[in-house]
Amino acid sequence: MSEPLVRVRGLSKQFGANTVLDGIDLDVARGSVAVVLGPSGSGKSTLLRTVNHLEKPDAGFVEVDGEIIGYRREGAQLRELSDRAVTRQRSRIGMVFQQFNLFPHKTALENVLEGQLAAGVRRRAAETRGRELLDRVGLADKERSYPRQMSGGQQQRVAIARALAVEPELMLFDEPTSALDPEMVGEVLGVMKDLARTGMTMIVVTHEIGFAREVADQVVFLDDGRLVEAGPPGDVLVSPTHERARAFLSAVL
Ligand SMILES: Nc1ncnc2c1ncn2[C@@H]1O[C@H](COP(=O)(O)OP(=O)(O)OP(=O)(O)O)[C@@H](O)[C@H]1O
Repeated sequence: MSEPLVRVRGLSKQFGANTVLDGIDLDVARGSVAVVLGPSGSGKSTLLRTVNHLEKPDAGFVEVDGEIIGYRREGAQLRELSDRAVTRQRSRIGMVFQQFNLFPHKTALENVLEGQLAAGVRRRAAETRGRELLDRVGLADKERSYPRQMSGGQQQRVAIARALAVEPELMLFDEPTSALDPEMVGEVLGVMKDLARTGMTMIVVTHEIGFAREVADQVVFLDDGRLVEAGPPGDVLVSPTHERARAFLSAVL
């Protein structure tokens, strides 16, 4: 494997007495796609949210392109970064959620521009890039539409364009198709497949096993906060070794 873009080491997170992540180790190679599977409550969302420091780990760390997210090394110690420094780190990580979270009173194009304008990109340059991105997700004709005038699949594609606008080097997807009507799942997965083909590094939490089979370079399985299985889809999906992974996959395949 080439030098990983993402290195997760000993990552643990508790909510009260509930251990939600329990010593997760994971490498994601630059330009590769990791799909995270696991039963409800196994910690998949928390893992993604900890990767971009929306949740602070209780132990362990996440490193993206050599930088520890939320911390800097000081000798053997990790020291917390300022909010501003964390925001800067986060701008290199795009995230797409199950709920599209678009601003309802802004058009598709204005939604896509948001992050760029906040980052100080000039309006004209931001608009040019925003239009390119809407075109890339197949929505060039929707730039003036408001979220309520778009289908769920279209809104999610706007959300993907918005996440891409600040040129992230890593994209996180948290069940991006779970809130969609079935006929719209394909169009969103299509955009994600195209993105994977361009060499974007992606960590995707999804129940779409077909996507995992077709696009993932590695599939990891979480059970009760532990990473119990990791490998190429041809191994993990076909002959999982862990009992819970076997049961889960035989239920969904
Ligand atoms: N902010 C929080 N405060 C307290 N408990 C939380 C919080 N976020 C998540 N949890 C708990 O952590 C556990 C793991 O949740 P998480 O959402 O990461 O699982 P998941 O695998 O993504 O589940 P699902 O597939 O249902 O979305 C659950 O028991 C959940 O109730």
